Amino acid sequence: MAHTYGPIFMFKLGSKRHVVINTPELAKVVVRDQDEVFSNRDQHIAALGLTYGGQDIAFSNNNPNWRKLRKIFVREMLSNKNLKASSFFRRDEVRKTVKNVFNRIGTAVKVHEIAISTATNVLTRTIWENTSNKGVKTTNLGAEMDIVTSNVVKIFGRVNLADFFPSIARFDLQGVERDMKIQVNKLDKLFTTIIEDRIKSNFKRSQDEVGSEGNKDFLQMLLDNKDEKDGTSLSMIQMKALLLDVMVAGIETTATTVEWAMASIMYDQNIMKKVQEELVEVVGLDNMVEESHLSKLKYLDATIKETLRMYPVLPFLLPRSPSKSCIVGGYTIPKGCSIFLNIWSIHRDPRYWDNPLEFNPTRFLVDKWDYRGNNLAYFPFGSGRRLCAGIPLAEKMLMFILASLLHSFNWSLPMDEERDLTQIFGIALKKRKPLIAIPSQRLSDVKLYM
Ligand code: HEM
Repeated sequence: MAHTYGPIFMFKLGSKRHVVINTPELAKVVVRDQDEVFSNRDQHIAALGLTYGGQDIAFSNNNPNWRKLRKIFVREMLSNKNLKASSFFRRDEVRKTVKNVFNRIGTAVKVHEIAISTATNVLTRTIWENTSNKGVKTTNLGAEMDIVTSNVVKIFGRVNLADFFPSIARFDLQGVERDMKIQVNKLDKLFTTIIEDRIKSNFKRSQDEVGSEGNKDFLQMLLDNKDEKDGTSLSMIQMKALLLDVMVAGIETTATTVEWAMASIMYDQNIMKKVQEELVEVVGLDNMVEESHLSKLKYLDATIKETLRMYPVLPFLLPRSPSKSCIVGGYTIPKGCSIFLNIWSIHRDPRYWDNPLEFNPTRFLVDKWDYRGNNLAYFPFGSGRRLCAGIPLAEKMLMFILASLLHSFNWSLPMDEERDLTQIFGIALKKRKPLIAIPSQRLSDVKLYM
């Protein structure tokens, strides 16, 4: 479409206009030159249903509430100090995954499933580790969360005619609003129980005792902000909306990227060899991967960056909407329309990428690329005011999970399995055929897996 229709095109579905931006030059006009104007979200019905009417970070418009939540999340919850403090949960959960895969050696496993459960467990523990520590009933919480979040992502992917014909929205003909409500009610119940349990147990002990080694989990940080008297206090709804963002924005994105990376590496033995050689050099065959190794794994980092170039999990980012009419590329963009930044196409623009269809991690071995959207030929996490709020955690999870799977095991395809990199486009870019792979033991000391 980008080749046929040029750098920018508009189409109308029902009464709603949609604008697609296909070049780094025009993306710059949106996320740099006019970032403020374009920093509202296109709030479709499913998103509003999920986020208590847009009271979260991801689907809120640019308003004081959004700025407050984003600030708490980025500066406090994901501060370097807190990321360091929560490293134990990531280590523990990644180790459990390795043990689990070890028990399935020689059998076919679905890589996306392994990645989903690891990401879910890491995030749930980062959010409310201390709840489960103190004996509050959290049995099967991770599993329940897993089911609900995957249902939410499915509902998100459904085309809802009511988004294009607002006059029929109240009839909810396709049941999107109804189905989302069912999932949200389940999530709401889970979050309410967890928050109320924590409030009760906080009464019973002094604040010094909260958290392992004095560290606070996300929930405790939110509760501390809840009672601030300086205008930054949070309502119960805002807290739940933020916790929900972490789960919905963090799990599927991470798992899908792990699956694309594993497929790209497994399908090219040369790349697999380089990744594993680097792991031997940095980690050693008599060790398991630790987070302290990750910054030294330059080739793996380049491979993940190349994965996100070719298979950006949100190929159009999260759609934005201009707060007033404005001009982009000489065209008038009406207030309130839906803006899609087509990074799938930008990441394959031959003016910026040599052999853009070739999977080649070495192009990222030079330093000029990062995940913060500074170079608009590459911005898989977005750019500007609405840049992904979870980058530091996402980066750690991706590196840790992939390094551990590739260091601890050799991977092969089942006999009848063909290489398949076909993509399904939706709000998320999914692999058409789930990657199925057979792990075998790579480290000679079995004790390392226990
Ligand atoms: C591979 C992993 C991930 C990718 C590729 C990714 C990508 C993105 C993208 C493209 C956006 C929209 C940016 C824009 O509209 O300009 C976004 C938004 C967001 N992401 Fe991520 N994300 C990932 C993981 C995470 C994780 C782990 C978390 C939380 C722990 C997270 C939290 C968020 C939030 C809260 C937003 C909304 C930001 C806002 O609207 O202000 N993401 N992400």
